[in-house]
Amino acid sequence: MSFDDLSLFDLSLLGWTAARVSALPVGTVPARVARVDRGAAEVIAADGTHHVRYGAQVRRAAAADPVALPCVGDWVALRPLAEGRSELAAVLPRTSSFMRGGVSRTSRAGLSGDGQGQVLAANVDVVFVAEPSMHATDFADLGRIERLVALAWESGATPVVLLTKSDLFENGLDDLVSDVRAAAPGVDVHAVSSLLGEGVGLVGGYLAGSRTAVVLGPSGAGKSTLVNALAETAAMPTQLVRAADGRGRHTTVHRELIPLPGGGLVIDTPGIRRVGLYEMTDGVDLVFSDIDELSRGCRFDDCDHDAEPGCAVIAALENGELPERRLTSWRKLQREAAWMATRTDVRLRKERQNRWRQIHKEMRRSGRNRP
Ligand SMILES: Nc1nc2c(ncn2[C@@H]2O[C@H](COP(=O)(O)OP(=O)(O)OP(=O)(O)O)[C@@H](O)[C@H]2O)c(=O)[nH]1
Ligand SMILES: [Zn+2]
Repeated sequence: MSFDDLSLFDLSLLGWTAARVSALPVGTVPARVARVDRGAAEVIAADGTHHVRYGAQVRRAAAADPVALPCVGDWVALRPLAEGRSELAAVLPRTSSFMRGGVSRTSRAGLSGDGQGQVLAANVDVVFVAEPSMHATDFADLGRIERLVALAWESGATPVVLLTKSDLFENGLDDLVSDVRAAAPGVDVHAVSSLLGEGVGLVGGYLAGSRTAVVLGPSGAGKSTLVNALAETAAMPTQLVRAADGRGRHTTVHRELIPLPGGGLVIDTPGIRRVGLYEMTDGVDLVFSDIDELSRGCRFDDCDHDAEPGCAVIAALENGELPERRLTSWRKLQREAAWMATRTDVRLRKERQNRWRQIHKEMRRSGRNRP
């Protein structure tokens, strides 16, 4: 199924609810954002898809605060213009939002006003936290699960933890699941194997009633494989035809709001995939090894590469060796990392992980859980 098959479709299939009607300005119709470009968005309205520019009011609001920029998942108001065109006249109030760096609108204390408040996805109902039960030679990372679950709650959506690739974990899966349950109290935890199709139907059940989901998790967690498995649970003839001429895939690549044949939608964007995965400064340093390298030449060990004398990073910036964009993203990630680090009680997490490591050691010794 793709949006193109759904001309004149029921907006409730996209998650529209009567509760949103009152937010709609007079003379506008509702639409949902499937993708954003610079200053324009691809939206789906009851009469099909439109490529629409932002109206003056939206542009003004976004200039004052980037949070006001339309993003994937937003419900927006379309106002008809001349010649059958429309403009994106307003962004309707969001029921949940994912901010870059995981900082939500309400609690971005130290970060407000610095232009970092970009929203990556809106109106998400369910957040699947995908953590591989086995990742290379490592087991599930409880700390990462905790962090992403916290982020999900923060956004206003409901988290569900999925221990992916459960087929790689033959014995002791129940122990793992109960340990994860303990790390994420009040959150549903399921083992899933997209490869064998185990648990996939259960995951799809969370999307009943045309709910919208995102899948968070590290690279290789099996996010794409899971979304593909969900998309195949009830493959429609049209999709098979499309797949044959390659257009089915095309649609998925271009639209970041993906309707599933069994009902419900998944928002999948590169930004959303990376949300919350940079926590530790270690991670930031790894991604920015060039800046890390340069900073060894700074006069001060704790140089912020801001206005300090003898800063090698600023020097590299001035002689063109380091692109300004690099330093800007580094600053942003530093702030995100600092913010994230305050979120979790590090000591508590270490203790949990040590306990878990101990369990694994014993499992390995007794020869269990060899993938
Ligand atoms: N054994 C097993 N392998 C799986 C399963 N799901 C995914 N994989 C494999 O794991 C690898 C990574 O899967 P992806 O779906 O690309 O992972 P991803 O989370 O989308 O990764 P990124 O695109 O890097 O974010 C692929 O080689 C998949 O075939 C599973 O249920 N069992
Ligand atoms: Zn410096």
